[in-house]
Amino acid sequence: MPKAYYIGTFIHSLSLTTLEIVEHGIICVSNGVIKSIHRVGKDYSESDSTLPPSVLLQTLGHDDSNNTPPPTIHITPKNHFLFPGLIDTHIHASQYPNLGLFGKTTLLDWLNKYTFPLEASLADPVRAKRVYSHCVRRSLQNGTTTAAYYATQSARSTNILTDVLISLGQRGFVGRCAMDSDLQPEWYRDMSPEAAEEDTSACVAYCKKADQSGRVRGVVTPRFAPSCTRETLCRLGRLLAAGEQEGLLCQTHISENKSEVELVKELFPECSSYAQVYDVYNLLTPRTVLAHAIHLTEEEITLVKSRGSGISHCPVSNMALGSGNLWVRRLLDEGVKVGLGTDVSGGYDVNVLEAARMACLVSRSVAEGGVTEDGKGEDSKISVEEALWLATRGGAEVLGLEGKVGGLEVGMVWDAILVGADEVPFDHTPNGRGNGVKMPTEAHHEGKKSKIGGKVDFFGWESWEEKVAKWLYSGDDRNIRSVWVGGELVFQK
Ligand SMILES: Nc1nc2[nH]cnc2c(=O)[nH]1
Ligand SMILES: [Zn+2]
Repeated sequence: MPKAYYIGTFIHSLSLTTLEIVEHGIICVSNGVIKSIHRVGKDYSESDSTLPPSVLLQTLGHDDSNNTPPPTIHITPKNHFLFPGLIDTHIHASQYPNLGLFGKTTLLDWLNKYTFPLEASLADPVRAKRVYSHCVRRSLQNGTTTAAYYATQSARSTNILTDVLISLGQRGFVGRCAMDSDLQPEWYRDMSPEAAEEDTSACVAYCKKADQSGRVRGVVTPRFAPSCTRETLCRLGRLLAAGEQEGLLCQTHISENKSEVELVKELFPECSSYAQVYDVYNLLTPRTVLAHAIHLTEEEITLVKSRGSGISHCPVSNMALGSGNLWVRRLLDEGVKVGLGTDVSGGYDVNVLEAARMACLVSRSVAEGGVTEDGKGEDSKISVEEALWLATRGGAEVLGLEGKVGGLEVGMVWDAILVGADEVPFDHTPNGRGNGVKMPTEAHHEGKKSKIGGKVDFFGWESWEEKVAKWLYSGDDRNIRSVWVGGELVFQK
């Protein structure tokens, strides 16, 4: 891979509450890894796009005397910025065809009515390939560079998802759903704990063999406690421990819905809580991703924190299935790792940005507009900066990829997106916004074709902070212009 220089504006999270906005930057990427970052005073974007590369390279000190292949140079156009790729910590690729289909169901009847029949149908490999390819393409197109996927109970179908990820270039984790309890329909379950363990191992091994680069990895996936017998949970806990050295992850669901919590109490009366069920079977580890976690008690949060497990916050799904509102600030304050999940198709959108803005809105609902006795006050609100941190750095932490993806830093891989929006032609007044600002020009109203389209309109007076906020709240796949994973261009408009 030749060296690549990315020149223009880049933005990423420095901390939970701070975005770094570098208007004029140069990022050098070699073999898919960020080698250097220059924060320069000169604007190389747009108007300088004709700057001869040789001049630019001299400025950067690039040595082309020893026959190194010429680098590629990418100059971000006006109103565009580079951003770390989005990270989806929880998505069911197998449920993609059911996006938006949930009627008035809630979790337990939704699983039986909509989800299990669809997932079971993907035992047909032709169907599985079609569904997975479509889902992964859509995910990439929306700027997701890393995703933690659930496939189905079928090992064969799960391995097809692995193949699709490898061929489309997304970084990802692939989990076969282990589910052998007799609460599962007889036509969609593992036949025994032995089979559940064997098929899980086989899928993890398949990833290892098919992708030696480690970009696509298997993940131990007990669907959720009610789907699994004690014996299966025990076997999966052992498998997870055996994979500790190589960083094998575990993913599952927890405390999503109140009826589910009650069901777990009935099924595992010997355990003091839902979190304890996983803990007893050694499934609560620093490499465990717990989806939802809405109804965890204070004691459970303390347990999850002490085990170092991470939470995938899935606000779109939580709203759609009426599961409840996660009080995410409490988890952040307790120091629990938190990332975002689309939870397709409990969630109706494959776009992590939808999860990020919904995280903001749900947090405002939790805050209920003021300080309340239970402590869910103003401070519960999640800001734009925090939502974007959850969508990138937070997700990386949850998936054990911190230091590798989620930010734009020397040593991190180039998993990045180019975000852009059109500027509405505007008659500017000397003082910019407000007083005297005229409406968009006639030419614009007459349908002058926009380059990008989409719902994000920049009027030319916004600060970069405001542009980012507009993107968060109104952006969609139309604003994602390019997507790179490990330095490779995997999607471009
Ligand atoms: N949202 C969601 N929750 C679950 N709990 C067990 N399985 C599922 C699933 O497929 N989606
Ligand atoms: Zn889920």
